[in-house]
Amino acid sequence: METFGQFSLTKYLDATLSTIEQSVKDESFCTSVLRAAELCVTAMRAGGKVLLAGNGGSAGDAQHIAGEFISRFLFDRPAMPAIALTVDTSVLTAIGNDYGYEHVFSRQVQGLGAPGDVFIGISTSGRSPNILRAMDVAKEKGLKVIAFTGSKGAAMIAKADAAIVASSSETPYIQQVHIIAGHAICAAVEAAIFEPPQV
Ligand SMILES: O=C(CO)[C@@H](O)[C@H](O)[C@H](O)[C@H](O)COP(=O)(O)O
Ligand SMILES: [Zn+2]
Repeated sequence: METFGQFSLTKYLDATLSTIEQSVKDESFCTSVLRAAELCVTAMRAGGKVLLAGNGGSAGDAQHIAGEFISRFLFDRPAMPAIALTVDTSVLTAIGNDYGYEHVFSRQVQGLGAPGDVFIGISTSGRSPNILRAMDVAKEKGLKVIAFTGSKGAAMIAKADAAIVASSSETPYIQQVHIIAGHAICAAVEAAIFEPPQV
């Protein structure tokens, strides 16, 4: 057993692998990943864009996925339109200071979102008020809404057109499943919109 003091790497990796396995073997996981990809493709083909938001590590995930769309994923091709709503500190601090932290994403969705766009909200607890509020505003404005959450994310799932649900209630394990799903969505969208190179 690989240990470091009280920490067992073996147990940690076992928990990681079993969360991934449990999540992906649920048929609705794969259906939701492909449905999410389809929503992004439909939006982009119609000239729309993808907005993403999350807190903490999930802010990093939002930026990571936006980066894959704008730059490249598995092959070179033109940029695909995606914006992480977590990166402009002037906007975030102005909204947070003037209206409250629960408005930091919804206010940006109100200003930047257009009917036919997609909003991806990422919350491992499924309870972050700024994500729930942003999903509501996105729906009101005619955006499609994708939720990335965990096993306690019922409130988010109820608001979503597609919900990626990791089979865990623990944030780090949920995040590890989220990035697998995020990458799969990027791969599917890229391959649908552009001709993948023949190898
Ligand atoms: O990355 C981690 C833990 O792995 C943390 O930064 C974590 O994202 C933060 O505690 C977030 O505030 C959690 O928010 P949420 O996922 O419940 O919406
Ligand atoms: Zn983390």
